Amino acid sequence: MAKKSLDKAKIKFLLLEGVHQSAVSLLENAGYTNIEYHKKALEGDELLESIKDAHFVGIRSRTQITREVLEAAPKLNAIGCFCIGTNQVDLGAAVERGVAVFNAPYSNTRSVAELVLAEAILLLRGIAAKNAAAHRGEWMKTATDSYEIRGKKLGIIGYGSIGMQLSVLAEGLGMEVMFADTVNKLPLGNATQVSLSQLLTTADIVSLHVPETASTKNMIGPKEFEQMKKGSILINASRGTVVDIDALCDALRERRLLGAAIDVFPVEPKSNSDEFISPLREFDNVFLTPHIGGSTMEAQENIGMEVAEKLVKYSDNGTTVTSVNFPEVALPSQDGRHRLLHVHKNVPGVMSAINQIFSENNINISGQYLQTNENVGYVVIDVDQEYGELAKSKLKDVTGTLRCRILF
Ligand SMILES: NC(=O)c1ccc[n+]([C@@H]2O[C@H](COP(=O)([O-])OP(=O)(O)OC[C@H]3O[C@@H](n4cnc5c(N)ncnc54)[C@H](O)[C@@H]3O)[C@@H](O)[C@H]2O)c1
Ligand SMILES: O=C(O)[C@H](O)COP(=O)(O)O
Repeated sequence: MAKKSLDKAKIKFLLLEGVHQSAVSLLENAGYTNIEYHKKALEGDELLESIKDAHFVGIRSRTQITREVLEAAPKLNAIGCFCIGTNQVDLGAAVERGVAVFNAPYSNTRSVAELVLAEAILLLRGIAAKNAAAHRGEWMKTATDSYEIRGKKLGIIGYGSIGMQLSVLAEGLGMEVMFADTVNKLPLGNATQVSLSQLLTTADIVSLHVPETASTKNMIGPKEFEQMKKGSILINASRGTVVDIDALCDALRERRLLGAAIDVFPVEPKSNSDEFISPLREFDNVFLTPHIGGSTMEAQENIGMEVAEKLVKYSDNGTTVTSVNFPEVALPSQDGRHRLLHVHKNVPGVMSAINQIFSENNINISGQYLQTNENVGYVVIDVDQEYGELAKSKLKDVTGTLRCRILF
């Protein structure tokens, strides 16, 4: 590997929210030893102070990387979300500043699907309520409103990685699976794609697996609860904004639902020492879990390695494969060469201006890798002689430049 323009020991990684130690080990083995590690999420001044000199930051779902936070982090090259969701990051503001964002799109999929299936089985048997009653000394031995999962209809809203995994596992237990998605999806097994209202009116269990977006905000509200079958179950392990909690409380009070399992909430405690406040606490027939759908030892260890590796690859050689906001470029290592990364607005004229600078200065380009998306162009240029001063003085001034960095 060529020597980096910035000594690895000077490259600061800020890791928050107790990301798994597998991430720390991977970074250290790759030579990155300047790691500031926090078990909790940071916010406000504490976050601004820690991120101001960070080159990379690793977070989970709690830390909010807003435009203001990005503005306070002039050295930041990339954000690693050690989870699936990236809604906690202002992706637009990140790309405008040339900050790449990575996540772990698959590593906790199975953990979420297993939890949902377990909850579905237990809710159909009324276990949440029976368990709560037993803890109070009550004995609820009855078969009333207790059902097998076999033959029940599962409605999955959002047939992505988790929805599909759940679909396969549920069919293995003899369930009939239907799903609703804004995109036409190839059904796995015997699952069928239906409209949202068809799903709500026919499913015994409705499980949500959509991302947090404007279109999913409160997508299950009073109207949708009205449509749901009497005696059905709602499970939400996606994002807290997707379900209107007051409407859910009404449906539970009116006994229209047999039960519910909620893992994510519109407002979640900032740390394990803060009280969990929710109107749902009054219902024995509701499983309330502290956003742990993806929190298994297996998932967290894999996520730690997966995201840390993506950050290392980006830092070591500029590779952006699987970035959620950047054009994807897969790059070979180039010993004996010098490499420059240029992120720019995807507007006409930028590439010709860059190439003109190299040609006017008689510098041979030995490799050039360009990818663009709708808004941004990312070009990696390998040359066989140093061009540090040139890059500093001229390339950064090319109109449309978002970020320009000499890698090695
Ligand atoms: N509880 C947890 O700990 C936990 C763990 C992992 C993921 N999650 C959440 O689960 C979400 C889903 O994860 P995934 O990996 O399956 O994501 P994914 O991107 O693979 O799938 C999401 C699916 O939802 C669909 N969708 C988007 N908007 C929709 C809408 N309005 N109506 C219907 N379908 C819509 C998409 O087309 C896609 O098929 C994540 O975004 C994350 O927020 C939570
Ligand atoms: O998006 C995700 O993967 C989940 O919400 C898990 O988030 P966490 O890492 O904060 O548990």
